[in-house]
Amino acid sequence: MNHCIESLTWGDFVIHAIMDLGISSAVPDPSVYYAGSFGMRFRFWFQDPLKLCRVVLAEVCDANPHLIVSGELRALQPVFQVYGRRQVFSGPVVTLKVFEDNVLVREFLEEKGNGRVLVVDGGGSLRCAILGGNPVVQAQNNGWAGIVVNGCVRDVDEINGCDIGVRALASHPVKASKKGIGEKHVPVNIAGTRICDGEWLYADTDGILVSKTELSV
Ligand SMILES: O=C([O-])CC(=O)C(=O)O
Ligand SMILES: [Mg+2]
Repeated sequence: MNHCIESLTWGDFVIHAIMDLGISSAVPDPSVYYAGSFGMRFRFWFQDPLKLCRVVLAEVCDANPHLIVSGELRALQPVFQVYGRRQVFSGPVVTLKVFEDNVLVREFLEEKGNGRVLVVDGGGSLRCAILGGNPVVQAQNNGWAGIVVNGCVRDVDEINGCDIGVRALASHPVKASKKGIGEKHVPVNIAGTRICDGEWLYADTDGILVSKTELSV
């Protein structure tokens, strides 16, 4: 669990200070100007709000209309809420299909993330949360870049304290079942977009793009 101690502005920068109670691998997003630490447990970073607000995905779309026409680059329908401290994240996709069951979600996030993005198709269920605070803290500590959930999350305050990007349809207080049913690494259809294992996902404040291959952004 992370505890945010302070966020304050200094000139053009926003300074955040964090006390890490877990071992966190902080991979700075492009808005991070300088990051440092005192000992094992105290981290701080300066964020440039101009870069934070930079419209990266819009520029990608404008520069690659041919990829959009061919379907190599797809924009997810704007149905997601934004959670987690990283508003800008990207990485190779790992897919998972479940329905109101979160055992496999936790299993994935216990693995080393290596900058990957877990895309969970929860069938769009709004009846329970398939992602909670504990696995998100683990995902942060294991180096996942982000988690996109076609379903609900819970423990929103805890998730919003984590240095990771999370997108989900909504929050819900009820937990999911624990039968361990689901399919790993299968193509999923979420927010009007087919997404396959190994494709690349890019998220910023404008939305989410999926590309067949890594983009040079
Ligand atoms: O227990 C659950 O199913 C979900 C949850 O709140 C957590 O993992 O933190
Ligand atoms: Mg919980």
